[in-house]
Amino acid sequence: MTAAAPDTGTRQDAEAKRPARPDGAPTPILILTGFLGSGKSTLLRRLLAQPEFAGTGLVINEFGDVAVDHDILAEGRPDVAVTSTGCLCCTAGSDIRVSVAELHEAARTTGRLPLQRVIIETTGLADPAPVINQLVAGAVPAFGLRDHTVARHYRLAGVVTTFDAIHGPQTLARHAECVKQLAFADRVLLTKTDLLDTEDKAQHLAELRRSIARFNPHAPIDDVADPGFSLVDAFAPRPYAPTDLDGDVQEWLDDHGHTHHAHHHHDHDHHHDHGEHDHADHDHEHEHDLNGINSVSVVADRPIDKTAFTVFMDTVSMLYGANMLRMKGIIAFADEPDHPYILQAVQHVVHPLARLDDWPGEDRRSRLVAIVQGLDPTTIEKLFNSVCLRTPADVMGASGLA
Ligand SMILES: Nc1nc2c(ncn2[C@@H]2O[C@H](COP(=O)(O)OP(=O)(O)OP(=O)(O)O)[C@@H](O)[C@H]2O)c(=O)[nH]1
Repeated sequence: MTAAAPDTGTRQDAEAKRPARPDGAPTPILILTGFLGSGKSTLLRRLLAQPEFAGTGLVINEFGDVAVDHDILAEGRPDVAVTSTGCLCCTAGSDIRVSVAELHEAARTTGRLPLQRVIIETTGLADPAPVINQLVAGAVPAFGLRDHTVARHYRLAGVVTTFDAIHGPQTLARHAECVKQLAFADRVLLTKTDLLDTEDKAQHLAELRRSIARFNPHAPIDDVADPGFSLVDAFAPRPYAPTDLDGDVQEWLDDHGHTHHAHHHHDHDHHHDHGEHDHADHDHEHEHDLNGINSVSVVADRPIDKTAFTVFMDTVSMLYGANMLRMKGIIAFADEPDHPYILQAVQHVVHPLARLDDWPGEDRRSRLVAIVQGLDPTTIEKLFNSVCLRTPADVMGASGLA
């Protein structure tokens, strides 16, 4: 990323050339990656609550058209944030510079430049290679003005990967993305160690560290539950050079460098339900093999009966737990519609619903996103519709009593 921006003499040009920080140093970008449900957003919330992280800009990747993460994260306070929606695995692979440039522009127009740091949270299924490629100097040439803005004002300063102590080992065995997320890390953070059985915890932790080291022998591994663990330290900007990393890392980067500007093909379905009777499917073609992974989004216009929702979740967990990579949502229950609940489930583990004091935004509809593997995603949608969205009149009608 060395070529100079064309000098058209516009204000935008001048802005692109203005140093982002008083000392002229580029703003550090840290990538936060880690498999689905491994605790990225939880860490971000914790981090943004600390005064040391004032002046942070956030790029959050979401998939599908139902913004759930954004609302769940709303308790945190980034100085400025952009949410880039895409599909499950793209992580705006071709567009991360666009997102960073948008963030820069949003920070500029609201008087928040210079940002102290930018954190990019990838989706849980992201291959980090294309994102990294666009942010390390010289890997992918800069073309437009936005590319030059990013190259001039920002530098990649670390890749932090969360690794789930409960699901991580199984995920490593099944998902290449998890391997790559570990391999590219220069810091690995072990999450959910508080959920490990206390009896053989020490042995389990030692095994976890050995599994991680097989794929990344260099990155320090921290336990986020350790009283001595410091987020400030984990997210401290440092030089990040993929050439320092072992194994296939360089090869993966080269692959993406070559294909970056090739036509991007998508070949999987996203199923979205915009309300009870309004179903819409969107097809994308995609070049990655997603191994039968698919997502479904469900939106309910009216509050849901709590018992019906419990039946729905019990059924999902019992029948489809093995297929359910991730589920999250914000739910309005009929008996207290002003206090939404946050739903979080990772594979078989359904976390206790968390009650919010208020709705994080204008949208007061229940929204739920599920990522499934080896299961027709409409199964979840149909189950939800039939268990949670049926009115007493529907039931009476179906039973012939109406
Ligand atoms: N007990 C415990 N729960 C955790 C920990 N980290 C995350 N969780 C829970 O795990 C669930 C998923 O956490 P998130 O932070 O949303 O995970 P994520 O990586 O952002 O998920 P995706 O964005 O879907 O990939 C939530 O219910 C969290 O409360 C941890 O260290 N301990």
